[in-house]
Amino acid sequence: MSKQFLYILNPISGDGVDRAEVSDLLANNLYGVEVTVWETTGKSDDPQKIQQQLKEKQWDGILIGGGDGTIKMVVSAILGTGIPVGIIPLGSANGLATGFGIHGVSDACFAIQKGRIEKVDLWDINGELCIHLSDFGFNAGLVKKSTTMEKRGMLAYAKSSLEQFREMRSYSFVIRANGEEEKVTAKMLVVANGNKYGTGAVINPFGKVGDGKFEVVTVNPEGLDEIIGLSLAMFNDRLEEVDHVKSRSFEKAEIDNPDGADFQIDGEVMPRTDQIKIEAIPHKVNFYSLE
Ligand SMILES: Nc1ncnc2c1ncn2[C@@H]1O[C@H](COP(=O)(O)OP(=O)(O)OP(=O)(O)O)[C@@H](O)[C@H]1O
Repeated sequence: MSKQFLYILNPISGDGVDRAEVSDLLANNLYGVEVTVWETTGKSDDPQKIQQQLKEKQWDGILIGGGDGTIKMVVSAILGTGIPVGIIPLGSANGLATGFGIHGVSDACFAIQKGRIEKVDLWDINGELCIHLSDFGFNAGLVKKSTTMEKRGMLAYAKSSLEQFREMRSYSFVIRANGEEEKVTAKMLVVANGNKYGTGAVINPFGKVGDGKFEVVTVNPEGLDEIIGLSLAMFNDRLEEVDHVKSRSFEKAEIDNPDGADFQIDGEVMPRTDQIKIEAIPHKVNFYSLE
């Protein structure tokens, strides 16, 4: 008997990828799987409608066709079901998919056929769901710049990067965890469940997505040499060799951001945030992964 998969599809996300072609790819590459499509509407009751769909059948898997926004909306709706989730990357940046080693629809099909599942921790940051990476400072400023540019995508990201490098500055942070307080100065502070950004830059080399812990990584390069060295280390996965990078592992923490550094969660820019509280969400999600 075929496995029953619910395919939750955002019809408008990303840069115009042909949905019919994607459906053909899924049909040709997912053997023994019957796919039922349900399209998101973008309205606030999508999560409730998804929960209704979940009751319709005993689903063997859920496919999410969309970008990071769609993935987070669906994940929040299916919490606690334990149904395996396959990401079909149809967003503009697809940071979450990349984090699971999924760079295109073929990768997604391969991950599902292989059936390799990663149990992934979820984190609550001030009431927002964080699956992968959240950060203050340099990168969040970059995300903010690229999302306000008219044309999104990698080119917008590159242009914004240059501008952001010119404006790079340090911020003060206070990290409170395990009854201790640490004051740090950094260009960027990352709350990391995953290992790398959608660009492939590694920020959390030893972090594991399902170990019940997240890492707080601070990065503070001084001058052009250290900035270049840092970029090379991130793209060559040699971050542990860089002196101004420090990583700590926690199950729970609070972070103060008195200088009002920009802040983002999984690629979504947050309003000014002076303090965050990071707590575990008591459910893991089973993602098909190639990492
Ligand atoms: N049928 C629809 N019509 C209009 N908007 C929709 C519809 N379905 C979902 N949306 C909107 O799509 C947005 C989510 O898009 P998503 O983040 O998945 O893709 P993206 O922004 O293109 O990619 P990424 O997040 O990877 O940059 C939400 O704002 C949601 O309200």
